[in-house]
Amino acid sequence: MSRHRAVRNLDLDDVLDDEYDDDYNENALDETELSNEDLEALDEGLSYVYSIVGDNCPLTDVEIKEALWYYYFDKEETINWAISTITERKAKEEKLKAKAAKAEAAVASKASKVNQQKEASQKKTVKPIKPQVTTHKDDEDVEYLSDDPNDQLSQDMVALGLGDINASAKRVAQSKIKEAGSNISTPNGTPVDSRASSPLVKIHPSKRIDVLEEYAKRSGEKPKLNLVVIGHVDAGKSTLMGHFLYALGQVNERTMKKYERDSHKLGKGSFAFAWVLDETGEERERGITMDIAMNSFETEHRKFTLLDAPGHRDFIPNMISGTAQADVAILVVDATTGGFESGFDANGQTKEHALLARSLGVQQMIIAVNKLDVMAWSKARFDEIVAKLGSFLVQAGFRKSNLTYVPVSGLTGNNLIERSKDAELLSWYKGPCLLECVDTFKPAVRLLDKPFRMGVTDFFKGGIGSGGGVSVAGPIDSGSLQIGEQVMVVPGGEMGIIKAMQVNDEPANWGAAGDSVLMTLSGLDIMNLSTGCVLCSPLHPVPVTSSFVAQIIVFDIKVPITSGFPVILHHQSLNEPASITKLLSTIDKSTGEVLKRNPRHISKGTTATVKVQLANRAVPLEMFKDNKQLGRIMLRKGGETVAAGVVIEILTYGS
Ligand SMILES: Nc1nc2c(ncn2[C@@H]2O[C@H](COP(=O)(O)OP(=O)(O)OP(=O)(O)O)[C@@H](O)[C@H]2O)c(=O)[nH]1
Repeated sequence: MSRHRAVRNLDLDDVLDDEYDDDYNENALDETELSNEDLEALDEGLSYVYSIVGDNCPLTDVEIKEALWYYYFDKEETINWAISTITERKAKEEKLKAKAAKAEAAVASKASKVNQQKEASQKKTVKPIKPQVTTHKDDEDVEYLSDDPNDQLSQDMVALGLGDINASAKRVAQSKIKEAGSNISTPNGTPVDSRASSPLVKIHPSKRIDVLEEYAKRSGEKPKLNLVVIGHVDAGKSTLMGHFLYALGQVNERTMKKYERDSHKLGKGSFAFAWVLDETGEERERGITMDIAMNSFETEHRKFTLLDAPGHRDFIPNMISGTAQADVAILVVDATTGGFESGFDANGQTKEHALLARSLGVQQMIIAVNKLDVMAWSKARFDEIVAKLGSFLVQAGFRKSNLTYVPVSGLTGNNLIERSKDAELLSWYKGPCLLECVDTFKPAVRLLDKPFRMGVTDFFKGGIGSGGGVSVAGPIDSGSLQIGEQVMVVPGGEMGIIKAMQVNDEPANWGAAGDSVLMTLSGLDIMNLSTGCVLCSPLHPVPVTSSFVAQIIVFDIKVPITSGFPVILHHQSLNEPASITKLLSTIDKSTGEVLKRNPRHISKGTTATVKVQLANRAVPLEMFKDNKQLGRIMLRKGGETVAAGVVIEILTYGS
């Protein structure tokens, strides 16, 4: 059972969001598991809260108790939470009331107009208008305007504040969008690029897929998770996962024999399993992973896309781009004498990878304590690593209950897909093997209700199979899409129409948040694509900005940050030169209160709001409150991660 609750201010808990737990009642407060002392504290806290906020407060006992539990029975914290929650709810209610009143007024005025028209039509006879019919060669390229009330265009129009409209009015509305161009704003005030006004390619209702319905059908299937494998260089990540995939039957005997033979010839026999994932000649010759390697596997209850990240510090940008796509992680640590220590010290990547993963939204992690075969399966060594790493990971923002430690050997295969039969290990470890741990990761909550966004991780000329067009790969961060729909490339605003798709390597007609997609687009020039650009819904484009305010957590840096501090901004697969141009405030990370305005410098461990200015060009990113996936940033300098954070305000809009 863990303590959690919606948090008022944007603090560390927001930055390191609680997206899984919202859907997980198993983590909620369960009073049957509490001690008498805790129950007493809960009751006392409840009475205290009511004595302050009054008996008529709109919060339920359960909510207040959960807040008390979350704040470790801290009454003042709970009162603060209660007051801000009540205020928020009241504001929401007022907003809804105002909206309802507006809608009522609109209905009344519409009714009076209809009456006036009726009266007028009774006075004169109207000549029937012959409908205009346009024929098109390619049905899929037709700008189709349907009467279907569930039609996406209707929904998009509503979202644009143009109200719901019937089929004939849609043409008018479309031309309105065209005329209005960049004057139109999305509900959150983000200007819509005028190029978004190009007519949408619509799909005939008979061909349109109800993605939400299809997605709901998936709930009977195994949940899909993106799993990243991280850790210090040579910790054994590729060997561990290569052996794991082989043991699961993902690599056939002949291929494995070939890897063994060929790696021996190169004098790198111990890397045979790593070759399952390290596929390029350079990676195999050097014996290091350089780029993210992707694979997939299934367990009894889950389907995984595996992302094997490079451990070497030179390739951290690739590690960040892979981890930005991940829901869960395996952190591999080398248990050998000196091996763990070199990964765990200030220059090692064990700590840096763990911090980056947490800052990029990973909440659940398995820690594979690897190479224990070299340490004769020593319990003392395992315990020592768990103790040292455990306290660091909790400080880094991981919940203890979301961390699982498992002793393994990637080389011998011990405790990977079957519980160990090794007497030395069995004498003290009776827990699950790696496969069992992986199978119990909680499913991720997907941003299905948000507009479509997909960060481009790869692209090439030519279509899936043999057709023409341009193919684009990446993970869907939010929303959904289907064949026949139009997508916009940001920055640039170019449009493309989806002609073919693969989801997780299988042919598909639609994809949704959490899916890894490869799609072929027509009508798009490959010159307009780059790794790190974002595909989005043309009616809800991603903001493009060269300046924004971020709330950051400063990592373990030697020199404090001052204004003008140059950095490399990492956002999904993008990395761009930028600088921290203004230090706005330092913040108390537990209360969210401003500690100091306009500080002269910020040092390690500080939470602060800063203004970031891109050096060369505007980039697509979103505010964290609008899209958690696209609202996270990393700041690095001289090969070190300086800070991680979230975008809280976009200052300029570019294209
Ligand atoms: N004895 C022993 N050696 C291992 C084990 N796992 C990996 N190794 C060895 O450690 C070396 C590095 O393994 P890799 O799998 O390439 O390590 P990595 O973490 O993927 O390396 P990078 O991706 O380059 O960071 C290889 O020589 C492996 O054979 C293990 O469990 N026991």
